[in-house]
Amino acid sequence: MSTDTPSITPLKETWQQLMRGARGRSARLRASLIALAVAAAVQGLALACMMPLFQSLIPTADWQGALPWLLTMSVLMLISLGIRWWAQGFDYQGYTVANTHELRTLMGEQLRRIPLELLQDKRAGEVNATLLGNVDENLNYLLTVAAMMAHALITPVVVALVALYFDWRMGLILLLVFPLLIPLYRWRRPAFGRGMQMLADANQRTSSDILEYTQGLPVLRAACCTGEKAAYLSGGFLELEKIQTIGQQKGAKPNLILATVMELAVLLVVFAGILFVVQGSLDIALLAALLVIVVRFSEPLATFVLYAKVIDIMEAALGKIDALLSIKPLPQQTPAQLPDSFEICFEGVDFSYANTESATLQGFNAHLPACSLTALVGPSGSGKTTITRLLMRHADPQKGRITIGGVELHAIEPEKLNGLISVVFQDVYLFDDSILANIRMARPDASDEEVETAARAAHCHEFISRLPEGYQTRVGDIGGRLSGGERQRISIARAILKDAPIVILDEPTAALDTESEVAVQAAIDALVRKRTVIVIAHRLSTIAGADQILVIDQGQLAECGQHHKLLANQGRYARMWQAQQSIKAWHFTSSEGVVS
Ligand SMILES: Nc1ncnc2c1ncn2[C@@H]1O[C@H](COP(=O)(O)OP(=O)(O)OP(=O)(O)O)[C@@H](O)[C@H]1O
Repeated sequence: MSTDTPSITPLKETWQQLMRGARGRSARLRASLIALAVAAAVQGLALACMMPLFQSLIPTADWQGALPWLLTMSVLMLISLGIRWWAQGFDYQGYTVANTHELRTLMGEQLRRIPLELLQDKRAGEVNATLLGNVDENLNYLLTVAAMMAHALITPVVVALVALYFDWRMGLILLLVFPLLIPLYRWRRPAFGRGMQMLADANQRTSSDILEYTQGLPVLRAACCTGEKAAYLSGGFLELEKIQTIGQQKGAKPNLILATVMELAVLLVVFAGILFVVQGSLDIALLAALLVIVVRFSEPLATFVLYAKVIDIMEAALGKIDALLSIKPLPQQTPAQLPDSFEICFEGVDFSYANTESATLQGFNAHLPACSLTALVGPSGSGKTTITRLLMRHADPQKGRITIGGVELHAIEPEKLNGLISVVFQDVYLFDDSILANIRMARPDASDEEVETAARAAHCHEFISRLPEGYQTRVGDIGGRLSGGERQRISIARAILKDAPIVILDEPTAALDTESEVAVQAAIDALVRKRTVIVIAHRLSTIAGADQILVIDQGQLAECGQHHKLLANQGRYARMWQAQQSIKAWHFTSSEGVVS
């Protein structure tokens, strides 16, 4: 588990990230933050009125002289309150919530647009933590914290500046003492910032670990690894605890230092003030006013570090949001085109995954005629799945072209491209919704009758009808009650309903028993008619009838042709075929041996 210390973002960049995060509302947010600063300054002026007010009342109460200051003070306080009320309107008028919603939607859209290849590198828990936690941490506390910080920093400085006018020595002491906070904060900030980022990273990691543990429990139980993985998870919790403890310690020390500095500042003002009063060079009324003001400031100043911590949490969140939003979607050529025929061509395609050194595909060429069935075979890791991923444009090749009906993939709009291709994977993912909705997601405008027709064609109507609530049965409620073959047929029903001209079958029958395989094969036969089909297969017997077989080896096309021709070639395919036949023969003889 890594605890690398991340670098911290300069405040100016944080400001820019904040404004980017506020999107269309950035002008209002900027105005609100400036207004908070103005409100704090006005409050400083209001408090400064205490100095002439006290001078009017001490030692002899001159109410006539005091009244204008009392009024000015009240008016300034009201103005400050009004400005602050307006500024905080960003929160209570719903801008913050709307912004959070917008940002989350934007990130959801970004997930749809970014190359899937890059998304595969991220863990589901990480994305979840960014979308939920980080988006909430972005703006939710900003104005409250900004108001407190302005109150802690700007108000005392304004009072000190006014104090210069009444007594330059006392003003100077205040000016020297209060801004001490800034260098102190700057000194500790890198440690806070890094602490908060480490905490955000640890939270993200733990969230991913929990998600993975929960989702993987069946596998872990089967592999008798629940204890081992639980120990790993506990390790993650301990790590989190450690980081939180360090964070608390790092926060506690400067807090204590600042609190002490502020106490000393109060004492300094008291001592200097008394000294000047004793010397007869300072009015006692002014000292009384200054003491009231200083005591009033010392607490917000001392807890300043706590507010600053929230800024660091926000900063860490902004960094995560920015990182996800700055991933560039794959380029789209304009004007967009739409193919009207569906043959597929790979021409001199080179492809390497991000962060890998060796090429997965090298100079790959293939022509898949329209309405033909092409099988991709080859050893594990040779690049078969990668070829289909490139066709679905999960990533772009570094070199070469991929075309459908003569149109390059990047000229087809992503949504349109998705509409052209149906995929049936070996592992079927069903969402926790009704069976009807799970099939209909392939074509949301399909009627119930159309869904049923697709289900019949995919040979799943019968088992769906046997379920307690038929098509309305929720997948989550029946969970493991659907067999692998049944789930597979639901995914084929989806593909039939989608009615896309190109179909990719990624070993859909590999994990099924013979009976389910026959049913799924019948469903596949209904799906592939009159379409351009690509099948990834390990069992060569299932694709012997393909129009062409592409043998992939180390990312290159090693052989191409029909089954009989490839057997006659006595090359790589023939050797794979013979190896599989001999395994079959071995299975057969060994099972005969058992029987006898
Ligand atoms: N997201 C990824 N990032 C980095 N490397 C990857 C990624 N996905 C696949 N690879 C690598 O690319 C190579 C080709 O993988 P691919 O899945 O295309 O092979 P395959 O022929 O489909 O294998 P199999 O038959 O086992 O499914 C492998 O070496 C694999 O480790």
